[in-house]
Amino acid sequence: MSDDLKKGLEGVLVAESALSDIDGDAGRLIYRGYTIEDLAREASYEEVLYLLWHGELPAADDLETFAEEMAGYRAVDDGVLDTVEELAAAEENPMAALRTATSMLSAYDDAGNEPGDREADLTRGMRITAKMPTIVAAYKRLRDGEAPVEPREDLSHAANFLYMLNGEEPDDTLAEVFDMALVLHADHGINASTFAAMVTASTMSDIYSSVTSAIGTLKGGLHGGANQNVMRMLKEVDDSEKSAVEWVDDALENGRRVPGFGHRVYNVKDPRAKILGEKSRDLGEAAGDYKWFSMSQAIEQYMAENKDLAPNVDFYSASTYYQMGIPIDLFTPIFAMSRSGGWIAHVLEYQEDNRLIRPRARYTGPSDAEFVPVDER
Ligand SMILES: CC(=O)SCCNC(=O)CCNC(=O)[C@H](O)C(C)(C)COP(=O)(O)OP(=O)(O)OC[C@H]1O[C@@H](n2cnc3c(N)ncnc32)[C@H](O)[C@@H]1OP(=O)(O)O
Ligand SMILES: O=C([O-])CC(=O)C(=O)O
Repeated sequence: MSDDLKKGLEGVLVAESALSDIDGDAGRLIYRGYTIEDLAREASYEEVLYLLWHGELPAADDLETFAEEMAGYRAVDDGVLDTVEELAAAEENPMAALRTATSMLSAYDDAGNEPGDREADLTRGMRITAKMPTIVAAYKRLRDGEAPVEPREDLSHAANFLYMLNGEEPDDTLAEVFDMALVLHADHGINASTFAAMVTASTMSDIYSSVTSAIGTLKGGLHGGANQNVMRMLKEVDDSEKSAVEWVDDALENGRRVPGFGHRVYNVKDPRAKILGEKSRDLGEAAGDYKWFSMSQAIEQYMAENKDLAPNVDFYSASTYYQMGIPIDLFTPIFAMSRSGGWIAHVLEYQEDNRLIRPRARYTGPSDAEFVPVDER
């Protein structure tokens, strides 16, 4: 492979960005200069959205106005809910259902869908981010044979999602853990799904198309889909006769990858995995059952000692969400609900100085094939 071919675009700079930065050797992540630890501890998801979209932390009254406006956009039109019902009845994969329903939202947006107007795109972005949780919760309830729960405007973004999912208000601890998980997943440089959103936007397509591209990209097991795979692995270990270490050892022997480990940018433990690991432990402690946390810790230690690989964000979010009673196949839609903030921020930022994204491949096919008409082949 020649030096100019960057398989997987590793290390390639494609844009300037003031949104988030990762120091992969130090295990440090910042959003607009603020450390992820400070934001996880101090800021709500709504505050982080404001920070990403408007460039600074909001003053208290700006935050109130912003959160109120977003809460007002939570309801989803019946036409979209009818489709969600059909998708749930067909047992469509929830990420695919979210992709389809989010795409459909554009038909009902009275801000239209014309690209190139930053203010209109911000409104559309708020609407998309406000409505995605309503779609995910409605899908889950319809799949379970229950009626969707209408969103409430008096609850935070995080608490309202858990309320719509379960039909009852979450306690403060669960709402706080979920809000923190949304903060942790909101942005992460030019990851694959964000890049997909930017590629779509760079053609001067619309923001709904960008977010739809991104949802489809986040779905894969090498990216956001890993959080579901982590929990399926933990359950498989639990159902087996083997210890976690034996199970992982066998998996590696068979050439399998261990979900939730490794990262294109981090060479050390992902700072978000540290925070989520503590939450997973706390939830285990509250339930008087450390099973999932202990199993995860054993795998982490084994992977560090034998593969020199550390957990990424998906590793401990899995047992955190599971212990909150969230169905496994909703883990990735929840990631999408949060990352929509980053996708929209990057699209808006890139379009300030847009250039079509169009890389090239080194051609390896024949160059002088002689065409033979079909009836002579
Ligand atoms: C939100 C997110 O998207 S975070 C990532 C979520 N994805 C996962 O957790 C899936 C598991 N992880 C992986 O597949 C990878 O680590 C990725 C896709 C995240 C990063 O991949 P890349 O940067 O392309 O690294 P690459 O695939 O070249 O791996 C480097 C080496 O580490 C190994 N490796 C990387 N991750 C793992 C893993 N999870 N389990 C076992 N081995 C691994 C590879 O086999 C490779 O070894 P080799 O050089 O001997 O062939
Ligand atoms: O940055 C990446 O490559 C993957 C990602 O989205 C994340 O870790 O949050």
